[in-house]
Amino acid sequence: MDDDKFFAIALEEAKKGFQDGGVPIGAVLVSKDGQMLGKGCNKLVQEGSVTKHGEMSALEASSPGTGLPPPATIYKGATMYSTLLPCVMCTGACLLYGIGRVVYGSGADQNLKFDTVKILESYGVETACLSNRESEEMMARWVRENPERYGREPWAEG
Ligand SMILES: Nc1ccnc(=O)[nH]1
Repeated sequence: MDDDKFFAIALEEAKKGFQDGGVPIGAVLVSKDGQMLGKGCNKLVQEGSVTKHGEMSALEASSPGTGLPPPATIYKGATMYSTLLPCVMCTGACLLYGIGRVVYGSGADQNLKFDTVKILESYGVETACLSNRESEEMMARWVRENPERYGREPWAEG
């Protein structure tokens, strides 16, 4: 099924990020008719960024980068695949662009500050958790190995 195919690409992105010393979260944005609009990984460490989450990188990659942005219609009903449940910033971006579905590897059981599944669903966005062990373990390992860095993540509680 397409969900598995696109999630596998998000997982590859997460692995690339991990190899570069970054937060291992990858994402892929796919239009309603199955075209991949963009993919990317979390670049907070690599770019010293405070906004480049995996989902933002995938969304950013859908832009030609110069001149006019793509027509808003390409995003309508698109699916955002992410190895981790989107935070409230990326949830806001998904809502803003009219994304219709969010498929994520894990994270709904984590102690996140905002219940983004609830936010997404309250706006009619479908969500699906794939309960993917590999992305979950890679993230858990990164958190274990980078406690100080993780402690500065505003989306993680406590
Ligand atoms: N879902 C996510 C949470 C935190 N950072 C990310 O890049 N993605």
